[in-house]
Amino acid sequence: MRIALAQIDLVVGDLSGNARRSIDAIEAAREAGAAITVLPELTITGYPPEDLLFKQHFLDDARVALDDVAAATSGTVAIVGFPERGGDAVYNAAAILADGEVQGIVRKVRLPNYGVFDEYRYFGAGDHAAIVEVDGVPVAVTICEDLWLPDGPAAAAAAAGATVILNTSASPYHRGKGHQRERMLAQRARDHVAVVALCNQVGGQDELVFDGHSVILDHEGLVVGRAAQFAEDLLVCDVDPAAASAARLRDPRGRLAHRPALGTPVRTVARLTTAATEHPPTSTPPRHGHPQDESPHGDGELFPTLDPIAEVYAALVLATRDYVAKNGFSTVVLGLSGGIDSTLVLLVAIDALGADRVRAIVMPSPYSSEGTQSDADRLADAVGVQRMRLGIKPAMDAYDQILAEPFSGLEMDLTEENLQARIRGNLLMALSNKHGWLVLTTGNKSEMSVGYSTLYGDSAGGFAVIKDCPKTLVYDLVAHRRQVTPDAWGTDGEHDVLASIVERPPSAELRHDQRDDQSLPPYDVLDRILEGYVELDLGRDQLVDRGLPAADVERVIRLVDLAEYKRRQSPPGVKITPRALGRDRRLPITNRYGG
Ligand SMILES: Nc1ncnc2c1ncn2[C@@H]1O[C@H](COP(=O)(O)OP(=O)(O)OC[C@H]2O[C@@H]([n+]3cccc(C(=O)O)c3)[C@H](O)[C@@H]2O)[C@@H](O)[C@H]1O
Ligand SMILES: Nc1ncnc2c1ncn2[C@@H]1O[C@H](COP(=O)(O)OP(=O)(O)OP(=O)(O)O)[C@@H](O)[C@H]1O
Ligand SMILES: NC(=O)CC[C@H](N)C(=O)O
Repeated sequence: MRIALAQIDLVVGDLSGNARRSIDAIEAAREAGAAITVLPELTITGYPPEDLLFKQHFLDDARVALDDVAAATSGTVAIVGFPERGGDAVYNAAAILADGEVQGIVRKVRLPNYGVFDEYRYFGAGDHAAIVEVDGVPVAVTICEDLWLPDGPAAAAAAAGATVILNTSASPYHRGKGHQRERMLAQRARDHVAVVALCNQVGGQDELVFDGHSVILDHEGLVVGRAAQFAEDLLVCDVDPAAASAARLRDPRGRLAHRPALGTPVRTVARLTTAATEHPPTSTPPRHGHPQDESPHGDGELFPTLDPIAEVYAALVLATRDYVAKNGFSTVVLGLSGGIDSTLVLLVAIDALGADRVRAIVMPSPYSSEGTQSDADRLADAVGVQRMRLGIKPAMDAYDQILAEPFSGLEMDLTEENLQARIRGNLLMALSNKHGWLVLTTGNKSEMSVGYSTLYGDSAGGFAVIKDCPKTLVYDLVAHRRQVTPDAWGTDGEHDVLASIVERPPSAELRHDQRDDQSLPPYDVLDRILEGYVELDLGRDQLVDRGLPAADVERVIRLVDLAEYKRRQSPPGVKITPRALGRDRRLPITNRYGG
């Protein structure tokens, strides 16, 4: 049986566009001889459509778009996700399309309602597992979370005879998630003694980025096909359900142990034949990567997976490219300080958009050092972006003058420092207004966590590219990008601009000789405290038990708690850790519980 996984980049709310993308993918899969094509979860609306699901006309329009896709299916079967209106509820559903019509509908049974998922808010739960018979093979159709639980509908469908388990998915990325997902699927394939094929969405959607990385595994849990990470792809692969069937004769677990315990009823929702049997088997493409986990008998393309830091970098690039394009911008602008954070954001931006669609603004003040400003210039020149120098001293003087009376008799303090950041923020927003450039904000997760940024100053902007990257990871990402083009930064006795930026101690340069470590613990300590406090919800004592200095722990906890109001006002940015600072971590602003 030939299966195609159409890993496409959908746009939330673009119903007709998503229908067109689906039709193109199904047509390409049909031409490749696929009997069945799986598309990502909620294909028609994109994922997550959020409160669009409360609008009746949106649901009606989605159904019209689904019927357009159905009309374009002939000789093949396609699994296409859509929100199904059923009585007074909406279901996260997948339509079985064939011969120009909707042949059956499958409802998601297990709704995720944790982390970034809010599915109880929107959906009713399906009450049965679904099997579709395709060319005589019983195929289970499941929707994302349905397969993440060992006792979900896939288990029931497999116990009822399904030898192939398909999954239409919108599984957002965080560091290492692709490998975690593959391991989970391998376990399901082995436990259910079935071929497993998961088609994941790819692309950026506000704070989420979907990594693609769709996979097909044989009934022994070995990967037979793997699609690209962070790029659209059509994975076409021949699988062998008969081998699963034969293995079950020797492996009685599904029959004896599972079945009585599985409460989910199973229904066969369609019986279909395709024209795919007329196609010869695919020729074996070149194979590469990770032989220990991959099937020697498979014939699908096997993309090698990226290493952990390259993977995060690719996520930032795709998320930035999609946010910019899907929101109708062509060019972005950022303040380039000669520091590490704006350096990383610049590198991601040029890789996402091309240097000609990025503008770097260098905005020296009297506190800016010659080193940072010349590194900012050199860096912009090294990567070939247009740069502009806008000195902020005249604006600082103007503010001093305007505020002279209300501030008379008062010492200079943080107020004047923050004004510099606000002047820069204002200039970037003015350039944005005038030229239609989107402002990329440069704050990292460590700063965002402790509130080390100026409200309406350096935190102003449209998209916060590295908002979920701790400072220590920022260095790793720059090091990774450096070795992608090792000769681009000045070599052999020349000034190496990237080395110079990396080696300089971090400073906001808002007063003379300022350094971040005067206000914050060293970043390696800070990031360990933050990982424990922000991502794992550990308390003071647990952090101190991990060997972290008590005074630092107490101060950081206090700063994180106090800065909730700032984070609520920050631009959206890319989630790359298991617990990002956006909808993943919801704490009250008004809150007397410390720690
Ligand atoms: N609970 C609450 N709800 C709503 N608003 C609240 C609030 N608490 C304070 N505020 C408001 O927030 C104001 C304080 O916030 P804000 O004006 O931002 O000022 P603030 O947080 O006091 O100072 C900014 C900090 O960020 C550092 N910084 C700035 C710029 C760049 C960098 C860098 O290295 O990247 C670091 C700077 O050195 C300083 O430590 C208060 O004056 C008040 O108006
Ligand atoms: N002289 C400057 N010219 C242009 N932009 C600046 C300048 N100083 C600060 N910015 C902008 O404000 C952001 C906050 O910078 P700041 O130097 O205060 O701290 P940072 O968090 O260490 O960032 P970076 O590592 O990029 O310097 C910078 O990333 C940059 O976008
Ligand atoms: N859309 C979904 O159901 C996704 C849930 C799944 N557990 C994931 O994190 O990928």
